Amino acid sequence: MNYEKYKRFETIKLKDRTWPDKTIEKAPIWCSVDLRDGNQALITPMKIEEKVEMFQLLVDLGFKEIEVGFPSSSQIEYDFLRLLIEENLIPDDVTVQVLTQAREHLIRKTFEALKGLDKAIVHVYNSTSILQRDVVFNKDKDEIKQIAIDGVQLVKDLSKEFEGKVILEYSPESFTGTEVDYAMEVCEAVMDTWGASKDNKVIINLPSTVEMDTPNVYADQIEWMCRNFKDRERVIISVHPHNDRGCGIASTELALLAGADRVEGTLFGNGERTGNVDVVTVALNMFTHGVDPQLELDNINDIKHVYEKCTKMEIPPRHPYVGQLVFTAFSGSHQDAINKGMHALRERNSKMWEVPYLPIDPSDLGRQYEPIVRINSQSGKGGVAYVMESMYGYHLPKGLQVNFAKVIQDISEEEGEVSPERVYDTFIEQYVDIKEPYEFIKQKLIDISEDDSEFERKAEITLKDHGEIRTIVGYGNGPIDAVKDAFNENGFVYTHFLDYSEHSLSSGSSSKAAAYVYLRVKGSAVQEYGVGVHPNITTATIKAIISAMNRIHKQLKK
Ligand SMILES: CC(=O)SCCNC(=O)CCNC(=O)[C@H](O)C(C)(C)COP(=O)(O)OP(=O)(O)OC[C@H]1O[C@@H](n2cnc3c(N)ncnc32)[C@H](O)[C@@H]1OP(=O)(O)O
Ligand SMILES: CC(C)C(=O)C(=O)O
Repeated sequence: MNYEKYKRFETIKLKDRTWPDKTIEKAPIWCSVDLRDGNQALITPMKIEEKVEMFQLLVDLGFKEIEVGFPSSSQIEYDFLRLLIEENLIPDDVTVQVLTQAREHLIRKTFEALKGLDKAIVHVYNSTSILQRDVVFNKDKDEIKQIAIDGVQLVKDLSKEFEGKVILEYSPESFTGTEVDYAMEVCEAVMDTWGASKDNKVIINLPSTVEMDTPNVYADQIEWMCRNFKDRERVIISVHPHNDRGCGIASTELALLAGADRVEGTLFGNGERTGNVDVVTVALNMFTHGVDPQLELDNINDIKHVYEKCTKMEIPPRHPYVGQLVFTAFSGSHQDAINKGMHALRERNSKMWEVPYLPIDPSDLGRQYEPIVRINSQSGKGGVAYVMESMYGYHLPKGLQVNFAKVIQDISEEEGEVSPERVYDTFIEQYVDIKEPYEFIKQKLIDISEDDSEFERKAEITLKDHGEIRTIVGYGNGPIDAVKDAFNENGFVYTHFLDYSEHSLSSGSSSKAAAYVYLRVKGSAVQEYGVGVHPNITTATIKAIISAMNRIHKQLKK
């Protein structure tokens, strides 16, 4: 690849930069440009009804500044703004923003479209970069500055006739390719022309129209600008990052550290080429650091739905926070750690969210815990245990988790992802109440202790043994002992208990018990788990023993 055809970007010399030591402490002023930059980049731009739906979504999410389009560019853009005004769809606490090039006929048309509004942000831009000055405009620095001054002067003149309040926003478009001192010269000229002051601030938007370098370089440019305005009080510094190098979010965050007050971006990063900055991710990154993002993002699936419907774009499955797979762990060690983290959270009753591999609680976004763990051939015991416990209420003992995970892994190696239903069905089929060649029919436990000091039980178990019904009897100093004795003393293969546990499966009077036994054949390495489920715990245990015996029988036949 001929890398020599590209040249290094010229960085600015800012030796005493302060942004690396800062942290983001509060949300910026958000401005959505979904209906302008986002819309202008769509294969099929939004129709009026889609624009209205998107506008309403943005209002519901809490955006107080919304760029609604470029009304002088086309009839649909114009009509949409008129509809918002005439149908009274703009809430009092929301300011709409309109974009225009610094050209007389476009500015005049923009003001026509604004009629009837009590306030608006008029956003004027012209390109200032070295490259665009040369190849697009073929003008020198003074001539380019003059385009900005003339445009702003006209906005000022028309504002005087306008019945509402106009807030000026100016963008030296292609700022990242502009020398900072020249960008400053143009911005200062704009503000002087406007008569900017502390009480009449101008929004100076410093776009990364094309992302040209690493985010630290953009941060340096923003810090340089913040420091060098003649009067920082008369300016609101806005950033408008794009994502050409895939660093739009990082650039925005560093620009905020560098002193920006305001961020223009779109939901999920729609926009020209690789998109604008994704404001949802920037906001949720703040949220996960305990900073109020000042946007209502607690129903992210609904936001995704409206976004996809209006833009006809699809959000990829790995997109931060909203992607279909981002609260899903396939690999065993992740599943195990999530499982343990969720347990610890519940047990400790902690208010602080701390779960390995999950930087945010999915329920804060209206998403769910259930799909966190999905099972494929990379999954281990943790994931299988999580599915069985969280979805079906079975607390598998550790050894059984290992044993069962192997069964599931064999299936997933053949078939790919294994659904929770398939995990459950396999568990029942492999371990629970296995009926061949022994099938439980009924049981009676009799207390045969002669006085208080002795505790003896007699177990009578009726079962089908290779199709024949028989009743076996055993004795012990507890129910499980007596049951075990009945099997060991009546010609069945002789076993020892390696493990036993039980728990109730659901609360309330109709609850069932699950019993887990782990038996080892005397004098042999054969050992098997069995599980029994029944409202009566003793019956559940007997069924578990019979399941294990059946599994042992199968092993010994091999
Ligand atoms: C980075 C961004 O996203 S900026 C926003 C971009 N969005 C859009 O452009 C979408 C909507 N735009 C449009 O539909 C059209 O561009 C219109 C209707 C606004 C204008 O259409 P046209 O005048 O036919 O074309 P165009 O925008 O290419 O303008 C070209 C002329 O305007 C000049 N021009 C371009 N931008 C600006 C500007 N911001 N300020 C002043 N002059 C400008 C060009 O130098 C060129 O001049 P020339 O004809 O003397 O060479
Ligand atoms: C008009 C400006 C702000 C713009 O869209 C850009 O530079 O990307």
